[in-house]
Amino acid sequence: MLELAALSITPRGGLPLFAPLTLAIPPGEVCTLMGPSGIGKSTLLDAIGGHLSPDFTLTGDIRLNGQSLLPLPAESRRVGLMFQEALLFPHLSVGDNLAFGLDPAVKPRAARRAAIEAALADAGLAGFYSRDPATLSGGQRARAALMRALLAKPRALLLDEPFSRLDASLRADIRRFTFDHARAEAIPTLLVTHDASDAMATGGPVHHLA
Ligand SMILES: Nc1ncnc2c1ncn2[C@@H]1O[C@H](COP(=O)(O)OP(=O)(O)OP(=O)(O)O)[C@@H](O)[C@H]1O
Repeated sequence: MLELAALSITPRGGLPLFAPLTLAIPPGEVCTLMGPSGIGKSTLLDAIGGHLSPDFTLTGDIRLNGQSLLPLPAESRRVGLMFQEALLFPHLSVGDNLAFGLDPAVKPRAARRAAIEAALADAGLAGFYSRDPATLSGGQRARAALMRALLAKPRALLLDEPFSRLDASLRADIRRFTFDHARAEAIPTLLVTHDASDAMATGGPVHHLA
């Protein structure tokens, strides 16, 4: 369960970006966050992931499975991120990009390779291990980026407009793929989008920042 409790974010010397936000996302639910440009949606995701700029102060709490995330550095929070750009490291193969996400507890080389090959197959990318990410289509890149996030066994997933660069037909496919995985792996997921069809497709609640 990912919980935001009376969460408020204020830039230095300014006013709070939005009214205090309280919400709870149970395992496997995809909750949508909407709101006008500049209200602080991406900043809120930064705060949950542990990447909030020191230019902001935060009040309230962010809890994951009952534990406050606020004292934890980003790398200890185990929160997965997926952005609009579906960024893959350009100097690494597709497989090595996914390896970057893989839980370090999986140690033997063969086990690591097998986990990555299985994730690639799941994403319709069997045989792509050695490919240069620059040679992937937008949809293939989005699926690879999601798999990299999931291989890290995140305890929550934050999606910041991850479908907005995809054309309409691909968009529906990739978002079904993404939400199905969040549900199947029982990961509480927060989606930022401007697109009402994305929000509808989640089957979950919608919160409007104001
Ligand atoms: N370092 C900073 N110091 C103070 N204010 C900042 C800083 N960085 C960003 N802001 C402001 O914080 C606000 C929140 O920005 P944010 O990118 O989170 O909005 P958003 O809702 O994600 O917008 P969009 O929908 O356009 O992506 C904006 O008004 C922005 O101008």
